[in-house]
Amino acid sequence: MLNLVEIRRQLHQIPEIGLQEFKTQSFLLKIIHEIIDGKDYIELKTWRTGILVYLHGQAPVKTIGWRTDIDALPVEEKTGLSFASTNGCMHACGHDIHMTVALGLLEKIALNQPNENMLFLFQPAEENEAGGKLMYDEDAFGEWKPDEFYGLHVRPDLKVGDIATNNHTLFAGTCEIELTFKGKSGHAAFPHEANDALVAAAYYITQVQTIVSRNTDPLGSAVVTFGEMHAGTTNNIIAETAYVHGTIRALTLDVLEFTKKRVIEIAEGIGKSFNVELDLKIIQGGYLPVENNPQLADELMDFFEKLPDVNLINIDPAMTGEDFGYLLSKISGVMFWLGIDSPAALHSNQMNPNEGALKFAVENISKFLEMKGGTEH
Ligand SMILES: CC(=O)N[C@@H](CCC[C@H](N)C(=O)O)C(=O)O
Repeated sequence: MLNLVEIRRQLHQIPEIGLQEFKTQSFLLKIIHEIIDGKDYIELKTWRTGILVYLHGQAPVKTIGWRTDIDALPVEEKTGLSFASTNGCMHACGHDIHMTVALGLLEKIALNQPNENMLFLFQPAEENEAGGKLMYDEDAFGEWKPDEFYGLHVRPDLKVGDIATNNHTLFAGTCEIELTFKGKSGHAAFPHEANDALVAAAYYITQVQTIVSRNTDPLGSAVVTFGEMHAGTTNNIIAETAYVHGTIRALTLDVLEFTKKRVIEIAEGIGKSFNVELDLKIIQGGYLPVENNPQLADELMDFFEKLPDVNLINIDPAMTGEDFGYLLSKISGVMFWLGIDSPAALHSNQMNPNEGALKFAVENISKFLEMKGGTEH
């Protein structure tokens, strides 16, 4: 039996940014080979840093998919744990837990040949390059494309034992914004001879706050957040350029499009009023709203409701994004939250899951996958 805690800690120490998950891929492949060794009904292939493991069913009518993401974030870890990462990246979004759960599920499911075909996807680049969309669009699945797709995301404010989802929208759709204002540099003492890009950016950041408060329907749910800003070099030089980097989110594509339009219009307005040039990029990527399939979600929720160890929660949508939304726009399926009881939030440098979630998840989710794949025994 896999030592889940040990595996999670080892993965935690080799966090890598999307599409650069080379060490992670080798580590996963080693364990996967051990699991599937001698089982002729299981095949494996890789796609860039991703891995696909396919179990041929005995009498398949469909293919059931389980997806985990494998990439990390550019976060300097500050947990103080003995197994903390030291390479400037961190599994601050819990993908080390996701991967370990997927390995634990694969180990259990692979013990007996299922009736249905089953696919385990270890997907790169959830955080940055929408690896799910890249894989789908490049036909990485080929003949192994699932008919139903399932996956989870850890959630710090829920307890170990909690599984939370709904039968509609679970996560928002998101877009990334990169905007550079270009003015004219000069001496701090002669502002009239320069054109200050930093001041233009400051007005922009303030004005975009009015999109959610004044433009979008209050019942429509949108977020505009700029998390990064760089401008200037020192106190007495007027900044020639100012760079801002943000994300916009909404629960429907209509609201997302409207929010995007206002982000662009306000940038153009600032450009005119401050006479600065703009270099504006909006990257939609593939972070569509995560829409659970209503029938499959009802089935999954009914199943977990009946398991004595699971506290099933019917939960409202959250404004987090996920490229699983793209895969679910092509293939019916369900995503759900898994409680990990961490005092620190997702993306925090102190995110610290309760590892008890690993055993709980593998024991209970494997029952669901056994039911779906027809390996109940
Ligand atoms: C669950 C989670 O935290 N997901 C990320 C996904 C990133 C999407 C993309 N890079 C963006 O910022 O729009 C999130 O930030 O919600």
